[in-house]
Amino acid sequence: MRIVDVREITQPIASPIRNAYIDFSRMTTSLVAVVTDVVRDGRPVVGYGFNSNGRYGQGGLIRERFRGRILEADPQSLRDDARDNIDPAKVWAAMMANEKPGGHGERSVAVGTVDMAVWDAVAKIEGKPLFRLLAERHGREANPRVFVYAAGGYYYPGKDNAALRAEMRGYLDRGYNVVKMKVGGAPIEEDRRRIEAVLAEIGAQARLAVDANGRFDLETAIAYARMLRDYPLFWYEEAGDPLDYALQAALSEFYPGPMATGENLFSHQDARNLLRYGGMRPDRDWLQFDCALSYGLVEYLRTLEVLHQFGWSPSRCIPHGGHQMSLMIAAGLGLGGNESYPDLFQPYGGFPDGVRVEEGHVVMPELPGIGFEGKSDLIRVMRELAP
Ligand SMILES: O=C([O-])CC(=O)C(=O)O
Ligand SMILES: [Mg+2]
Repeated sequence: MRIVDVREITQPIASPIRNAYIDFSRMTTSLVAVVTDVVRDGRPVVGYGFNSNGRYGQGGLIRERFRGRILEADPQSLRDDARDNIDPAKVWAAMMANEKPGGHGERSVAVGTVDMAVWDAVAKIEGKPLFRLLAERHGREANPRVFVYAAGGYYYPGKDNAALRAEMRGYLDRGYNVVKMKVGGAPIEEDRRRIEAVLAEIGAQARLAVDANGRFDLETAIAYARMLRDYPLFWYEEAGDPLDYALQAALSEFYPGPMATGENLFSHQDARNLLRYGGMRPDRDWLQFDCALSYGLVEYLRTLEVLHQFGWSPSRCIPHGGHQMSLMIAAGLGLGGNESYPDLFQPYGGFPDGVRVEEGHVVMPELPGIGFEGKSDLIRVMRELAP
């Protein structure tokens, strides 16, 4: 049993949207296939992965460093002998050979993307959904019903508050009961009007979260906190720079409501610093670490261990990224839910065909692996890379 190839192709996921920091006009993702020599149902098992939006495709790093380290490793050294499978932690260690600590940068995206494909293959080799495999290995009860919220509310040319309201109405019509919009990309009074427009639209049917994408300095973050606390928001996300833990800590004095951050932290060490120094409150705040950007599930398990040490429940995690991998982790390991982008980043984001959002939840079907085979537009592009 061995990994015989690791393939990567960088694909566009461009759209005309903009948050407070970047536009997505040239956004890309790396699509990866990990090809094994294991045969199931008459065909070789192939695991697939991709990185989530916000960071660009990582073809250079994957091809120059990580692919070769996996393919050159002694296949025996990557095996999970106890289970007659591939061991994701050993593949991870092979990828990270000769990598110094720190400087996580985009290396964590490259490794996270390959790691997703490895877990997909491992669960397919066991012939079960990844969420069931994870629950079994961690002695937990799986819960395939997962909370999801609709992320959108971007800025884009010509978008007025009527269009913003219509967008949010569309999410409610599709079964969501928490929606998210961007702030910080317009003057504060204009953002206030945008928020009031959305709150008027959603009424008591849903809650609203807002996301500043790390745009604010301390003064602006506080000014927004004072404005936002007039409203019963679901959360105030990523006010300041992701590594500015002192800003995050100071903000809790000005914002008693829930806050969320972590999508731009890429390792368990960064996550630990956030919990040590960021003043995050385990009774109300949310952690958004996204395994596809942060060294994958092998590393995310270390991050969950850090949470445990600091007295945080995994149910305070609602990862960034809107991909099925985090849905699997949520269903298998008891996270609080997952992000979803109903209208963006297709075909990568979203759910298997036929999965409907009801009262803000989806139920994951019993598909082997991560379940990409259940999403016809996605598996089509995946099979073009490796059938
Ligand atoms: O706009 C982005 O970069 C995505 C983002 O922050 C989110 O989904 O929370
Ligand atoms: Mg965000």
